[in-house]
Amino acid sequence: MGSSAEQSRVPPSLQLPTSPVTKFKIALCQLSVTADKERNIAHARKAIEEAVEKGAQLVVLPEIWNSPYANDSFPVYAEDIDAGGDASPSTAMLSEVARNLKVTIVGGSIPERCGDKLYNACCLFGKDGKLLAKHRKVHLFDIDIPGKITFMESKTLTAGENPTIVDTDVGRIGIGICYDIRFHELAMLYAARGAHLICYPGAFNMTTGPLHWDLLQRARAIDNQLYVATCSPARDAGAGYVAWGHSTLVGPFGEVLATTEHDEAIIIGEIDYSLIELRRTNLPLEKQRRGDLYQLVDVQRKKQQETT
Ligand SMILES: O=C(O)CCC(=O)C(=O)O
Repeated sequence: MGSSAEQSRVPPSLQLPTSPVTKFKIALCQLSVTADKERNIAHARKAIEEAVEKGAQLVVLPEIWNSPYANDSFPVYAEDIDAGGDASPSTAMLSEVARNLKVTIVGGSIPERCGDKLYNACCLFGKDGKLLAKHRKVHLFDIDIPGKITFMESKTLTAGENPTIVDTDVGRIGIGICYDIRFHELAMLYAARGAHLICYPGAFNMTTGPLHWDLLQRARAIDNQLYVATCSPARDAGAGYVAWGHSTLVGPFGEVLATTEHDEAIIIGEIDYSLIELRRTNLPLEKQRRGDLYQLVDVQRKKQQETT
C-alpha cells in the first residue's frame, strides 16, 4: 500500500460483508402525520406492529414523522435523543417496539435538540432495542424555486457531521435523510464501506417529487449496485409542506421492487442480498472503474489515519 492518503481512497474492488440474513422482508411505513405528537407516536407504533405481523424484519419510517414538517414546528417538537426516556418519547417508543417485537427499525427522522442546536435525526434500533446509530442529516434542504417551493432548513437546523453506516441483523445499512439522496458521493462512500442497503427517510414535494424522487433512488441503486429504500410521509394536501409520498424499494439492478402512491400505506418488499453479488458479476463496475482518472476520497478515514 502507498501513503495513508492513498489508503483512504475507495479500494478498486469492494468486499461485501456477510449479513446475518440475506433474504428478508422490509416494510416502508408511509404514515400520515398530524400536529398531535402523541397521536403520531401511537400511530407509528401501530404501523410497526402491523408491519411485523406482515413478516417484516426491517421497518423504515418517514422523515419527520412525529411533527409537521415546518421550521416553526421543529423547535416545538424536538426531543433530546441522547437524554432518552421522557426527554425523547418518540425514540423510547421505537426502542421498546424493536425490543418487544425483535425487529430492526430505521426510525425515520425527528427533530432533535442537543444543547442549543436542532438537527433532523434518524435513529436506527437493533432488534434488542439498542440504539445502533443516529444519523443527523448532513445536507440541509435549502432550496429556492421561485413560485414553486422555497424551504430553508438552515433557518432552524444544523447539519450533521458524519456519514452513518452500521452493521445490523439485516445487513450493513447506510443512512441518509431526504436531501442527502442528492449527493451521490455519500452513497458511493457507503458502498465503498460495504453497505448492502441505503435507507433514505425522505419527504420530497410536489415540485421535485414527480421529476426527481424515483430517478434519484434508482440512480443511487444502479450506481452502487445495492438496495435503496425510501420512506415518505403520506400526502396531506392541506399541510404547509405537501409531501410527494411514493415510498419505494429499489434493487441493485435499478428495479423498483415495491412502491406506492401518496396515501398512507405499509409497503412490503423482498430483499435478497445475493442479487447484489449477481449484479456486480453481471456488470463488474468496480473492476472497470478508472482509478487512474478519478477517485473517491473517504475524508473521515483519511483523517483517522492521519491521527493514528
Ligand atoms: O431534494 C428535494 O427536492 C426535497 C428534499 C427535502 O424535502 C428534504 O430534504 O426534506
